[in-house]
Amino acid sequence: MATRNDNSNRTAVLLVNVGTPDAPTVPAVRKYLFQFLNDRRVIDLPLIPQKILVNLIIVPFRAPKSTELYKILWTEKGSPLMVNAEKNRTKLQEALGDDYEVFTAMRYQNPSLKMVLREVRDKRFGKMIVIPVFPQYASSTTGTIFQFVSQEIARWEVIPEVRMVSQFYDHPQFLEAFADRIRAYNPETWDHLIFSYHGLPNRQVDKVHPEVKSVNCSCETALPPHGKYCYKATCYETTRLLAAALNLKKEDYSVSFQSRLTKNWLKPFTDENLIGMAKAGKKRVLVVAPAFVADCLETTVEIGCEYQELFVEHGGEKVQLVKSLNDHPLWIETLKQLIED
Ligand SMILES: C=CC1=C(C)c2cc3[nH]c(cc4nc(cc5[nH]c(cc1n2)c(C)c5CCC(=O)O)C(CCC(=O)O)=C4C)c(C)c3C=C
Ligand SMILES: [Fe+2]
Ligand SMILES: [Fe+2]
Repeated sequence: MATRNDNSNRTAVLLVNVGTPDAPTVPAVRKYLFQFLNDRRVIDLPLIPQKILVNLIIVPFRAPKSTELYKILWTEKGSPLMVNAEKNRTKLQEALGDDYEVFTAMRYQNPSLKMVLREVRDKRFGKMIVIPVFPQYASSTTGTIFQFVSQEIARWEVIPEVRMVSQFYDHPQFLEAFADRIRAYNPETWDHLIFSYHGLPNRQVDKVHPEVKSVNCSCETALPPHGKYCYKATCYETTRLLAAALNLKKEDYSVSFQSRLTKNWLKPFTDENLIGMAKAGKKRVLVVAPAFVADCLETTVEIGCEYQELFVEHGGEKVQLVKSLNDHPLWIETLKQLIED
């Protein structure tokens, strides 16, 4: 067995998420948004329009509004994204044992991916496994993490064996973990179940398979050969697999996309989907968000608070958010299997 001073036979495991502000204050949120939205894989516009849009328009206007939402989200222990990341790290460490050291890292803000990579380099691990905790690949999430890691380790004197896990949208344990979360709400007792995924600009989806425009793509009914790294296609595939596991009928569920910045993002939009449901007389709607493995601003506040209000405004009664995986034992088992495979 390797000792703590000799890591040559040990593996560093990095669980990487987007990150969250250090505090629910305007300066901290501004700093977070500045770093996040200046990433050219997130706002993938030509340099000058990108800089003007992000730094003169989006960040100044969004920071105060987002801060109010982060204040609602914040708990005594901090931001749920961070709290859950730490719980995952501890539980996974326990499950893997001493041959591994598990790290939490965030692409934006803290604990910064840069500092964590520095620690891994200095401790001279024999192997490194990087797991961006996004079930479906997107250039703006998993892609930017892989780019950052690749650029950093390119400068190391010794580059150890490295494995990067690009996605796990169809992993049986991951699906069973989400199915278990959904079952806890007795989906058959609700008027409808929405699978709500974080949105993406259509432009970013089209870049993955330039030969097929996303609006003409068959990915809503089956995973096409060009769809393995298409975020839209894998979101629909996760949905089909979960619907099969839960024996859902086609008319009992739908897919839509949330958290858009502009109109030219993946459709249908979850807010419009909910308004349609309310107008169609549906009173109680269950919403699950299988692109997020932990509760965060986009689930707890956007779905749990904002969409709830919107639904009631249009005649509905209850939008119930399905709790995210957080530290579900099958999620820890998913991570363990992704590492040991
Ligand atoms: C689940 C996968 C995610 C994808 C895909 C994604 C793409 C994406 N996001 C933005 C802009 C923002 N995202 C923000 C927060 C945020 N986003 C995700 C996940 C995905 N983003 C998470 C887990 C979080 C963290 C929330 C938290 O609890 O701290 C934010 C900040 C919050 C806000 O102001 O709304 C922004 C902005 C873009 C532009 C994009 C794809 C191009
Ligand atoms: Fe996001
Ligand atoms: Fe597609």
